[in-house]
Amino acid sequence: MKKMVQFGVIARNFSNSSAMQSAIKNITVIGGGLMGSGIAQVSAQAGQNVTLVDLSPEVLAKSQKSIGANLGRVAKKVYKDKPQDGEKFVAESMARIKTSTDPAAAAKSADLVVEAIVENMGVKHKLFKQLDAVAPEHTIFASNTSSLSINEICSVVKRKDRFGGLHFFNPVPVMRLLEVVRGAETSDATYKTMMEWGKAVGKTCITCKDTPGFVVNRLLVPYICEAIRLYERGDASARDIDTAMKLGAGYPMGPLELADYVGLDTNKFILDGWHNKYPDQPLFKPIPLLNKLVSEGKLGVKAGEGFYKYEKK
Ligand SMILES: CCCCCCCCCCCCCC(=O)CC(=O)SCCNC(=O)CCNC(=O)[C@H](O)C(C)(C)COP(=O)(O)OP(=O)(O)OC[C@H]1O[C@@H](n2cnc3c(N)ncnc32)[C@H](O)[C@@H]1OP(=O)(O)O
Ligand SMILES: NC(=O)C1=CN([C@@H]2O[C@H](COP(=O)(O)OP(=O)(O)OC[C@H]3O[C@@H](n4cnc5c(N)ncnc54)[C@H](O)[C@@H]3O)[C@@H](O)[C@H]2O)C=CC1
Repeated sequence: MKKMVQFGVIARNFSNSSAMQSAIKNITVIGGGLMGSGIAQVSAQAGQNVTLVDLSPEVLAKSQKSIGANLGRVAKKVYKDKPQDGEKFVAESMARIKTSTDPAAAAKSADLVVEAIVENMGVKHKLFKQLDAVAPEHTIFASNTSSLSINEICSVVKRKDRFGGLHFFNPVPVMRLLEVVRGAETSDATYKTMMEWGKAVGKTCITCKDTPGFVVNRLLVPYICEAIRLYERGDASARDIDTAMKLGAGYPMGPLELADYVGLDTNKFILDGWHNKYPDQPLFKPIPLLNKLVSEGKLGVKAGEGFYKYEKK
């Protein structure tokens, strides 16, 4: 049953992508980590020309490898009875993805830039300021931020009407939702193009205001924080907390598994940012155990250890 549901999701995403059209043809994704590689993949499999940018050539090499493997998983399902078509689909999608270590150069040919770099306002400001000076007039900028304000991120650019949030979910090729965030100055035309592009890459889009955590993370962050505090107090084991939420509430992953999957460094960036902004909100108070794990380099699945241990990829 589970397999059938997953297959349905992937197949539906893919066929939607092929059927929909978008005004956006050339997309630059900045940040080649967990999210950027997924965004590059779904864009390429929907027929877009993608430039994937990261400061690190090693990250780009790793991303290309994982995109190839994940396209293979999609092809296996969509082209179950036509393996040769599946191979062609993988090869053609991969051929649409170029890589670069130069964000400014990559933005010059983009209709849409999606930023998926570290969750830090200063670093995002520096990047967008640089891109705003070189990108064509018509280029739309979007951030995949989990928790930062779109209005605050776009405060450094001139093109505030051509700026919005495109918030994907992890793993991008599997999760069907896209939160489309309208900033205070996002124009109707930009909003419409972002919605159409989201559909073209196979996602179901919802519209969000620029409020902390938009919809999903406003609900998810307190839930994960409370799970960590429960564990930190010794009220239940990590395994029992995760089992409880999977079997008792029907979640596909428990909260601590999910925190490891998202990355504990990303979790910490989010929590610290919200705590600084809302110091009186007890839900966002720092969690000593989270700080300890991050300081020890135990960042979750990507580091081989977080709340649990994982085989390193
Ligand atoms: C810790 C401190 C807390 C501080 C507070 C901060 C809290 C922060 C929370 C939010 C942080 C920011 C996150 C964010 O902004 C938004 C998010 O993304 S939230 C995360 C949303 N994602 C989920 O909730 C994931 C839930 N999990 C699942 O849906 C499943 O477990 C999952 C699909 C990941 C894996 O399924 P599973 O059955 O367990 O494993 P399989 O490996 O068998 O996969 C199933 C199926 O799917 C295919 N597949 C998996 N990954 C990919 C991929 N990348 N590409 C293509 N296909 C993929 C796989 O092949 C399987 O297919 P089969 O046909 O069934 O073999
Ligand atoms: N991890 C998750 O589950 C989700 C994360 N997000 C958001 O997506 C963004 C990225 O998160 P992840 O992919 O998890 O992070 P990640 O750490 O996996 O990847 C970030 C990448 O950005 C690169 N980078 C940093 N500064 C750069 C710059 N100036 N130019 C080019 N590349 C740069 C890094 O080398 C790294 O490879 C964050 O804003 C995060 O909040 C959104 C949804 C889910």
